[in-house]
Amino acid sequence: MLQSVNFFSLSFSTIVHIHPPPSSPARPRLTTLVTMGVSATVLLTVLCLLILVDHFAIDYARREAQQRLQQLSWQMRDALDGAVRQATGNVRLLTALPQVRAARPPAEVRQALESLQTTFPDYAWIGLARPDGTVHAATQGLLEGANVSTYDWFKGGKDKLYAGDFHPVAPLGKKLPAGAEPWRFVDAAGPVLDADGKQQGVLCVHMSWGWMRRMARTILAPAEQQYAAEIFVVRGDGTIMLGPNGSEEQKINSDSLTLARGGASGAVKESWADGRSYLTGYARSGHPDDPATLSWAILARQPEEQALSGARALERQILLLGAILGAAMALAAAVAARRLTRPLNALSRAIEAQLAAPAGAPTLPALQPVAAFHEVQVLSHALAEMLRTEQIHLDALRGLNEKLESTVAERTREIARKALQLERALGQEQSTQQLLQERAAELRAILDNAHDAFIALDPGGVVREWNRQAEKLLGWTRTEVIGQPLAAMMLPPLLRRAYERDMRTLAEYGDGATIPSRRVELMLHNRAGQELPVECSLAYVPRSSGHLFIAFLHDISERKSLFASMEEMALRDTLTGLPNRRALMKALPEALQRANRSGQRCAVFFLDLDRFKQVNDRYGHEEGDELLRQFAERVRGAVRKTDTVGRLAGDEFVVILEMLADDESAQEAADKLLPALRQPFTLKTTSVTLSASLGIAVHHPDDPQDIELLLARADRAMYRHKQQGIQQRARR
Ligand SMILES: Nc1nc2c(ncn2[C@@H]2O[C@H](COP(=O)(O)OP(=O)(O)OP(=O)(O)O)[C@@H](O)[C@H]2O)c(=O)[nH]1
Repeated sequence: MLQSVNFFSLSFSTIVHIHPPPSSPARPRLTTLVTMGVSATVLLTVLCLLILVDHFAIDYARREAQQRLQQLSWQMRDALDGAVRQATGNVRLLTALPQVRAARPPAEVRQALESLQTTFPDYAWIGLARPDGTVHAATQGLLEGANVSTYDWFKGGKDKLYAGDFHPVAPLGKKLPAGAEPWRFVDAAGPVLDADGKQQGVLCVHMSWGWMRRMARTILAPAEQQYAAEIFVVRGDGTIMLGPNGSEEQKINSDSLTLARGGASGAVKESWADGRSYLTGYARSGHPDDPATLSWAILARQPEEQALSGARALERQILLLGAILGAAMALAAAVAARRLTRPLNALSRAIEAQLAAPAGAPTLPALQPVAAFHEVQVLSHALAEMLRTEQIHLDALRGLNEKLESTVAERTREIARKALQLERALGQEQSTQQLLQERAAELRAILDNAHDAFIALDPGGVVREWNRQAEKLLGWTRTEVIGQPLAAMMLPPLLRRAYERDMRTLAEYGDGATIPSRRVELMLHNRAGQELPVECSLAYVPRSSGHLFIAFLHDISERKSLFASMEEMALRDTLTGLPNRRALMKALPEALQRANRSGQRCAVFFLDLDRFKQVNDRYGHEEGDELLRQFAERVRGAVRKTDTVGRLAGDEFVVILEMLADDESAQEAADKLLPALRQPFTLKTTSVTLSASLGIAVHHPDDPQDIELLLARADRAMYRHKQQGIQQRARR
């Protein structure tokens, strides 16, 4: 409890203090942020530019180069196709000449052939072979008479126009004037038919390979100069027919070659055997299915670095310019940021000074307005106003804090005091509880070991407590009766009604305190239904949880029987066992009442032994006692059982006779008694004979019930009888 109070006090104290500056790591300043931001923006822009250049310029340059190379390959293809077409066209023209068709004398034919050779100096040899393969006529008479029937051009040109692929022709080459390189030819041949369509021979044109090289140089010269392009003309078996120095007659294999052979044209980027990357334009000349054409692959290549060198140079320039521009802009941004953030920094320092002020400082340092551009001025004025307001609130809060702290301290002390009291009270409560438990245990032990039965009832008559002695006394076990309204069952009917009435009254008025504690004797019924005399000590116990009636029941059966025997003894003559005077004084009124009620008479005999003293004197008191006992027995035997015989005192006896029909009945009883008494009494040492005097007093139903008077009358009658006896003995 005390800990929670202190915690509350601490928390409150924390709340009312001004918050300290944040403990998070220092943030970068605005100047730094602006400079870094501008620099980053410039850097980003340059990077984007570079990416764009790389993406567009490089790509554009590559595509441009590829287009150029493709066009180059097309130019070369068109030139080749044109040359072959021209050659086959010339063959067709020659075969249409009459002197050729008619196979006129060789000189005439030769003239026509040489005429054409003059026009086309690259036609190294033009000849007409007869159907059997013998050369009929040829330019400069070369190979005339030679058999060329095994030559490809002869076989190919027999039926249709034929273009023969690049090949060296050894026999002809040896006859032609030697040049810088061996003779190589491309053939164009066609059938020579007469007017009837009958074959007259085959005409062939050997085109020197030199025209091809010249043509390539013409086409390639500008490209070679501008962008170092190279052209390859490749035969169907992959052998380079025409190419840069050292590459001819070598085999190549590349993607562009495969594509060109397939008839496609275009440009690709690929690596060549030298390991370098090239952009290659490709195309195919002629058509494989047309024997009048030559199907070659034309490849025009350029090193990629060469093709992209312009774009790369542009890229470097942009990078350099970007770096210079970025540095300049970062510098400008830093200067501008410093200028722009100067008032903000001043404001920030002022706020930091505020935050650095100690938590308990009575006043906050004043914030000086910053003269700068509009926004900062507004901000500084707003902050100054906020600080002024905060100072006011701080003062008010501090006052409130002090007041609250003193109140809290007072409350804390009070709570601590109360807690201490409560602690003590709890301690006492615990010890009281323990004491109560001990007391309850003691009480339980006392009750269980008490000699008396203990019963507690609530106002509804329900049993709430029942000790061991009650179990023994009344027969019900504790578990059987607790919670049961058994009290009424134990009471006899008369008492039960009174008990129920009292309970109802109590329930109605509810004040049992007025019931005095008392001790009463009751006759209860036990579980077997037997009557049980008990002495009951009753008490009323008011309680907050419901009042109780408690009762201690003491078994008084023994006491009752003792009292009864004592009472019996008190009413009995110890010598004779007859009712004594007290018993007679009690029995006599009852007999008179019965006589009155029955309307019959009753009589009283007063008997007195005559001269009894002499027996005592002569034989002793013991013999006198024996005589009195035998006398009593004899009187008892001489009257009716319903009559009462009692010893009044000494040798005086009284007999009460009831249910007498008349006065004579009493006399008759006396007459019957007296003779019996005159018989001798045998004592221990002697035998004695004596007489007794008897007086009769009869009570009639209407007589007053006066026993003294009745006894007095009987006594007087007895006295008279005794006197008569004395007189009679005296006369004798
Ligand atoms: N043995 C004995 N004697 C008793 C007892 N009570 C009284 N007596 C005696 O009885 C005698 C009675 O006395 P009295 O009636 O005057 O003497 P009595 O000899 O009978 O005289 P009368 O009645 O006039 O004939 C006394 O001597 C008593 O001492 C008793 O309990 N036992």
